[in-house]
Amino acid sequence: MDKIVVKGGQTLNGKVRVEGAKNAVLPVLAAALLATKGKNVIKDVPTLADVLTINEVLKSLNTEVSYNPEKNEVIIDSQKKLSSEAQFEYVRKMRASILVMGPILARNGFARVALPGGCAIGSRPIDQHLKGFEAMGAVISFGHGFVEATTNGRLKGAKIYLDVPSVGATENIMTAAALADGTTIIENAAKEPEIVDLANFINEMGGVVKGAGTDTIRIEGVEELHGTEHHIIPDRIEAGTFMVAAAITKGNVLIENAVPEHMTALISKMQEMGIEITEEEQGLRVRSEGNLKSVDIKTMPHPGFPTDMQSQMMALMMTAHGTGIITETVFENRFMHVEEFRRMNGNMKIEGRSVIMESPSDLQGAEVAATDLRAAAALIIAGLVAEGITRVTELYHLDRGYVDFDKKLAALGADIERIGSETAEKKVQLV
Ligand SMILES: CC(=O)N[C@H]1[C@@H](OP(=O)(O)OP(=O)(O)OC[C@H]2O[C@@H](n3ccc(=O)[nH]c3=O)[C@H](O)[C@@H]2O)O[C@H](CO)[C@@H](O)[C@@H]1O
Ligand SMILES: C=C(OP(=O)(O)O)C(=O)O
Repeated sequence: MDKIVVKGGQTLNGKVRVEGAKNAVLPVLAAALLATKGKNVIKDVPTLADVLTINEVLKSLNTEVSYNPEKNEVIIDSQKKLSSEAQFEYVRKMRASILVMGPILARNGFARVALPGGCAIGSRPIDQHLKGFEAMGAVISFGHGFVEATTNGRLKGAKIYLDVPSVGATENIMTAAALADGTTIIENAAKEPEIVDLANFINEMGGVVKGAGTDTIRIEGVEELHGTEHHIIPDRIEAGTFMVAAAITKGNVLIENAVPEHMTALISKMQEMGIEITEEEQGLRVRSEGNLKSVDIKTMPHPGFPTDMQSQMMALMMTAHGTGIITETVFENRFMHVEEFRRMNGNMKIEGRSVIMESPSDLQGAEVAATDLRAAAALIIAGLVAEGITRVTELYHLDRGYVDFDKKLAALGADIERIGSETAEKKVQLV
């Protein structure tokens, strides 16, 4: 089992470049299935485990996928008849595999996808995805761990109000509606930048999507979509993670490629804590000096504070001064990292959907386990300032969403190393 070993106490300085966004590339690669003429060329694809997984899903559906990690490029040829079934082995590994359901249903009139079930951050139902397909004329059924959707002929455009502004449901409905007969209107749609990226991609393929980025999205169905070339937007969560890493070490780091408009809530919270954030031509500069102030944070759908930055901010808040409250409203159980922070002497308690923090904590290095992908990054970040050595395991979570996280931190000056199982114990003794 791989471990990341980090010794606290180094200040981060320099610059780091943000990759293409995981949460944009996954829906875009799934949506590439919609093209029946020509190939899709997707650029700025990050070399993540989740990208390998979605590529495997696409291949299993009878598409040709050629992946060039050196060029950060994936080429997809989905012109042959698609198969209709996404297997449990993929959906289990990565929940976003459910995003192939809309495209398959739109093209084949039938889709069968393994039920995703719960995961490390709580129960994640897909009722809003299915409600959308049903409104467009699909019949939904369940059996043997699968969900099936069937239509008689083309899906029909419909008006759909989402009970929650679900990112995945908005994406699945957008792709299904792209080839439907007539116009679909999604109300209370998710407004994340990744939704806008997906809408742009569908439009580049010849589709007609308007209003993405607002809470009403209008999709006029077309008969056919064609391959195109598309660049993935920068990863605002990776950018935010490095911003927090810079701030916690009292460093001075330029986050190249970060898009400030995608990160307003995070930037203003970090400024409220006393961190200096300035826009430069190449990205965002983060500088931190002196004592940080504790703040209150509540996660919300975009443009609110992102749940995917909650655990990293919790790490930062452990070094601030005063009482702070972090409230998670997006996922029902995204506090698994609290126990791990406590192993590092983090002073906090869970009360319902909130964590009350009395800071600063006297952070101490410890053996900790990543509980989800953002928690993995957050524990490493806490390790950057903890006294002594922190060892983080369960790194398969980290690899889902971060490219070379340890190497990028090391290049900024962190004392960090990733070691494989066979040499792990030996090397740890040397650190
Ligand atoms: C691959 C990807 O893009 N993942 C992101 C996406 O996940 P994902 O698309 O799964 O997240 P959703 O926006 O769908 O989920 C938000 C909330 O809505 C609930 N819900 C969702 C669908 C549904 O049919 N019914 C329902 O009740 C969920 O349980 C959750 O409480 O958005 C999340 C919220 O910003 C992020 O944390 C994830 O990183
Ligand atoms: C929760 C996340 O991703 P996913 O929806 O892919 O599990 C995340 O990126 O933090």
